[in-house]
Amino acid sequence: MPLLEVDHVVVQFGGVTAVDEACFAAEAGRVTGLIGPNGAGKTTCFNVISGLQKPTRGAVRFDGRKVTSVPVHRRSKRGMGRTFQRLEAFGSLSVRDNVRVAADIHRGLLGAVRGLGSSSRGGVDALLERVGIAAYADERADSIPTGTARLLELARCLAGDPQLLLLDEPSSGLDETETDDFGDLLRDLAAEGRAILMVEHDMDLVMGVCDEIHVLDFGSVIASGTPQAIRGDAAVQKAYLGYAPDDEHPAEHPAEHPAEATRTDLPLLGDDTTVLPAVGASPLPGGAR
Ligand SMILES: Nc1ncnc2c1ncn2[C@@H]1O[C@H](COP(=O)(O)OP(=O)(O)OP(=O)(O)O)[C@@H](O)[C@H]1O
Repeated sequence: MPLLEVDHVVVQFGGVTAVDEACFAAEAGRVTGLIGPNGAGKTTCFNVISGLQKPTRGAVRFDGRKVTSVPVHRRSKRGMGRTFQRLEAFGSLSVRDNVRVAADIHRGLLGAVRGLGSSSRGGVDALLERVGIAAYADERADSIPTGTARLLELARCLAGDPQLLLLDEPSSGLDETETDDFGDLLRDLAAEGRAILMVEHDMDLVMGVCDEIHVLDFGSVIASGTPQAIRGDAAVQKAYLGYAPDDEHPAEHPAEHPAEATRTDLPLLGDDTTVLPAVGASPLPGGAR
């Protein structure tokens, strides 16, 4: 049984259907990618999973139990950890203290008073070391580079020792070497038995580390599979380009969805019509609409 199950979730904002009968899962011990063009509904799905957004319909199950109506903090207590696209750290605190506070919040006030848990300096420093930002331990969080701040977010999240890690664009701001190290870290975290669900626009990273990928388009899951399968999926290619590469006369096909008309300015990736790059090729652009 998957650790996380998203079951026919629908989210409507007025007349906008942001998530449309989405079904997907994330399993312990695996890195799962959630990708799709801008506005596809990825962040809304994360909000539903973590409890920030109540779905119009559908259910979220975590560790076999329905959590659709469970508040955010209780989901966190049960083992869900999340990082955000926007950075959440306390700017005036040091990097180390940010992680210490996150650990203390997770243990609860009583645990902190009794000195329970692992938010000792040694434990916090080990986390900083693990995510590769130990050199910044004494820096103020508002003075560190964006990529480092993303890793701080991850360290704060790991301070709660989550079973499920929800990572929203975790690699933005990281350089190539940092991204490679980050990919290795994700694999290690999954190997410990955690489930990782990641929204990410860097296709090299997604294709390189994910065991399984779910692709959202206009709120619906249009494909699920291994990186290999997703790379060759015609529906995925159409979602990103507006037409499938084997479509001989794309211009003759009117957009099936009004928003597709705005996708024609997507940059093509090289001279051929391969949409999803092979591992090692350039990152796929976010898929602007
Ligand atoms: N609070 C809201 N009120 C109204 N519409 C919203 C709200 N939040 C999201 N939407 C709309 O829902 C759709 C899905 O948005 P969402 O942010 O989930 O997509 P996304 O895939 O995360 O996009 P991106 O890659 O740009 O972050 C979009 O059309 C967006 O404009």
